[in-house]
Amino acid sequence: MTASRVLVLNSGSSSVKYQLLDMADGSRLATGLVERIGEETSRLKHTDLVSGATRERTAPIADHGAALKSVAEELALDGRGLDSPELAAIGHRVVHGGQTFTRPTVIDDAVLAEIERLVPLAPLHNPANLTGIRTAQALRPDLPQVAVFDTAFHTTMPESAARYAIDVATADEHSIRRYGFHGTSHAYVSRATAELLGRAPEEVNVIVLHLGNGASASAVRAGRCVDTSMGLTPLEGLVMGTRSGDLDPAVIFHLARVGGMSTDDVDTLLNKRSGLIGLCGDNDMREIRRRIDAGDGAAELAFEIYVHRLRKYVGAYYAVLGKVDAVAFTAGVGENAAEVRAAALAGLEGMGLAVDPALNAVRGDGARLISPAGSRVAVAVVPTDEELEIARQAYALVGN
Ligand SMILES: Nc1ncnc2c1ncn2[C@@H]1O[C@H](COP(=O)(O)OP(=O)(O)O)[C@@H](O)[C@H]1O
Ligand SMILES: CC(=O)OP(=O)(O)O
Ligand SMILES: [Mg+2]
Repeated sequence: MTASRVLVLNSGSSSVKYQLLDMADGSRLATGLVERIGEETSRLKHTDLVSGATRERTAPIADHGAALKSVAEELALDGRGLDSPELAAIGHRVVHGGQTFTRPTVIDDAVLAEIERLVPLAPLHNPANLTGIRTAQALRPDLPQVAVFDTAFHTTMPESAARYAIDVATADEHSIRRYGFHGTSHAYVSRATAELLGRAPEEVNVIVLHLGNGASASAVRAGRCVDTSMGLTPLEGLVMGTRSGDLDPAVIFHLARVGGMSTDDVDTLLNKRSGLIGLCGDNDMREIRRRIDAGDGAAELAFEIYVHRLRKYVGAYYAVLGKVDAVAFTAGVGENAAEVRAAALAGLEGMGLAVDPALNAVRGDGARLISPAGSRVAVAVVPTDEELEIARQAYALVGN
């Protein structure tokens, strides 16, 4: 029997999303989510995609190691446990790969040590990734584990985009530069957009707008990233569900000196109590739209601030690229919130950008154009698939 299955683990700071895929035919066998890890009310939702059966359990899950053990139990209940000889690899999303990792990498002790060294640059994400990897290694020591880095796609950015304008020696001493994140998604979506246009990735320039709970924009020229909105950490750039995105760094000094806040207080404020939730108390775009429809002014202002920032990045990346073939919307908000897509590009006909209201209103699963026929720049909704991309990259590296 040839081993052709890949288990993909996408570990967030307090959650793990996972999928089991068979790369022989690209089919998905199982998918699931563990949420609220480290809390009393952790929840695991598992779906066997072959039988369609779904199971849920709510019980404390202490850390990402315990989470992976629970996932292994669920897979075993379907008869597809981690001991299966059909498993070829486990693919891990690793958020911060620094300047070291520019491509998917088979994990050994040296790779683990480097991911560990990068923890200060991603304190919420890399420790969770490490725990997931170590647990997976303990469960299947013989199996190749592959790390796929969020930062990898962005390592092609020129120094003019990657460097902050601060003292060079200080920046270099502390590895301070713009790394960018969601790279697996930006890579997948920019390629899928070229495919939708019937062109090769090398022939097109694309602005990708990844709008999930975390959100980032990227400028992709001929298949290579030339700028992206997240920086040293996933805090810079767009307005997000709970993160502020861009602000004057002096806000931080002011909160410390005048507001008496500690570094950790400010960190929590900007990462967890800002963005949409800080502006109006909700971070889910569905709820914000519902409140706007009910005449809620705070929700409307939050929406306007979110969209204003997005427009600024579209304009900036248009200028960075010079010639733009497509703007692609992706992730939870980008794929579902037609109002965000319409508002972000409204009034930009002079730049060749327009959204057709009828096409924009169509709900669908696949990649689709929403610009009027004959538009100079294509506007598209392109569903992202980080798990498939991670599985492909892992399998390409270790599959037979
Ligand atoms: N039908 C929808 N309409 C509008 N927004 C949606 C819809 N479904 C999901 N979203 C938005 O997508 C977000 C989640 O996006 P997702 O890409 O899954 O995020 P993450 O991977 O960061 O958890 C939700 O917080 C919500 O704001
Ligand atoms: C890096 C990052 O922001 O990831 P997420 O959107 O999953 O929080
Ligand atoms: Mg995401």
